[in-house]
Amino acid sequence: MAEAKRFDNYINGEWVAGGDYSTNINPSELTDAIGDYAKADLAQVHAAIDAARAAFPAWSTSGIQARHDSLDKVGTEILARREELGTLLAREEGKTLPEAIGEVTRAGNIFKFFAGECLRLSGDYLPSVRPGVNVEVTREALGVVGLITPWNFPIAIPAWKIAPALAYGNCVVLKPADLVPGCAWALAEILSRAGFPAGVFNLVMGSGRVVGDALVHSPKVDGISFTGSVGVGRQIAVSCVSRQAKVQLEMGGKNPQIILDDADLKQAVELSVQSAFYSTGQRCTASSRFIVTAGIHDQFVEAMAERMKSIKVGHALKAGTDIGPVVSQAQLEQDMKYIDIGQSEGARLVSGGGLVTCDTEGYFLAPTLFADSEASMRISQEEIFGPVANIVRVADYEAALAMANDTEFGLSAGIATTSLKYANHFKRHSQAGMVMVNLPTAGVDYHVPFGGRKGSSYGSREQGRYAQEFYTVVKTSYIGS
Ligand SMILES: NC(=O)C1=CN([C@@H]2O[C@H](COP(=O)(O)OP(=O)(O)OC[C@H]3O[C@@H](n4cnc5c(N)ncnc54)[C@H](OP(=O)(O)O)[C@@H]3O)[C@@H](O)[C@H]2O)C=CC1
Ligand SMILES: O=C(O)CCC(=O)C(=O)O
Repeated sequence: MAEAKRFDNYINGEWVAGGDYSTNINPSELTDAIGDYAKADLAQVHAAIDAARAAFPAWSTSGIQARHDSLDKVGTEILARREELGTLLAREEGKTLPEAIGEVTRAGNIFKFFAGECLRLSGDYLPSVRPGVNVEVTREALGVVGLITPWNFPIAIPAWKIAPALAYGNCVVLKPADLVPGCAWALAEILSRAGFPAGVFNLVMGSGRVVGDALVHSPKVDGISFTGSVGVGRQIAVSCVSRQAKVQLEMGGKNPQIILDDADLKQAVELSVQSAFYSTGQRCTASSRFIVTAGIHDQFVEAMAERMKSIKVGHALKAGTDIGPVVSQAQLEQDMKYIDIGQSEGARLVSGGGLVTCDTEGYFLAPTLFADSEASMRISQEEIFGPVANIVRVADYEAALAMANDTEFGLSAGIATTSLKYANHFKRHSQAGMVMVNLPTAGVDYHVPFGGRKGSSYGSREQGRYAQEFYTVVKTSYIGS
């Protein structure tokens, strides 16, 4: 393996070497080392937090034109470099090049959107119940925010936390997932040249247990925005609440996709393949359980089996690949474990179930579909986070709705139907935060709220204007004459 290039942390406007580095490996090609990325120690994390604290008074009261211009510049550069950054993303995370370019485009658009938000800040000016008094309700920046991000969206998730944080006047310490530091570093490098004062944005790469934990427990960090697993998210919530820090969590899903008898079969199959298998099923919004009514069930199973024959698994950068590799050995083992569980629970394997051999050594797994599953099976209840899905047969819409809601999660939920009556009823009665009618459960817009209910999310929504709930605090001022 050739010696890899080193990438450092960004603290207080300087690039700072790590005591230790970890190698970022391409999951499509295990001999391809993308680079060595610094691992911050505790002293570096605290230096980043202190730099953010020191920068906060000036940044939180800075002019909105300057904030707009810097965020807009970041968005412009990301969009101009979408092919190059998309290639890096596909190389480090394993989603296909078109998907990766799409994600980079989303990140660029997010910076542009929040640049615009700087110019649309508003408040309320109200009469008081007392004569001669007026009331103002304004929003101020929360403070120093720690942003902890997962591996499955290496640039879009950092973007949708960093951009609103900076737009509303906060200072940021970003801790990206250890598996995919490359896009976060590239984003930090762009931010470092966009005109933000030293300390406003800081990057500390390294392990969750060291860097993430230090951010969560620091009394100098006013809020934590986290996306990742349920277990880690719940620990973070407990720590933050106990020290009265603000916390926002986006975690798992077990998203249902209902197919009703009256659905357009071809459309239902396409959107189901998208929901379950694209991006290698590694989306918290992916669907891994299809709930199908009796009249269309057998045709749907057959059509899915047929459609899955043409899905091409392969190197993320190779033209024609539909599904890239699983992100890591650990995630591959988790997916294989659930394939074994499905078989031992008695579900019928319709397609996939094993590894795929490609020209390069990587974590290639065939998209896997079970049928004849029961709602009580572990494969129907637990988040797998890979290209593994199952089909459960139900009698009618009412049974489908009940089963869709019978989960500890509530992120996204889909229905395929030509009936306006059922579509409207589902929109109202689904217990998910995001409902999709005749669309995949995954793949969302960047300018509207994102988030779930029940065990999937905690705190206020991310994205769009709703992001201000987390990144600002409200002040009520009374003005007498
Ligand atoms: N909802 C979603 O979007 C996602 C859900 N997941 C789910 O989580 C599972 C495991 O994925 P994984 O990446 O390990 O998820 P984690 O929850 O472990 O990681 C998410 C982020 O939290 C950090 N972290 C880990 N431990 C701590 C801690 N104690 N304190 C603070 N931060 C911490 C991680 O750092 P580090 O990378 O160094 O571990 C990473 O940056 C997946 O199989 C999937 O089920 C995963 C990714 C996204
Ligand atoms: O479905 C999407 O577009 C976003 C999914 C997501 O945010 C996630 O998987 O973490």
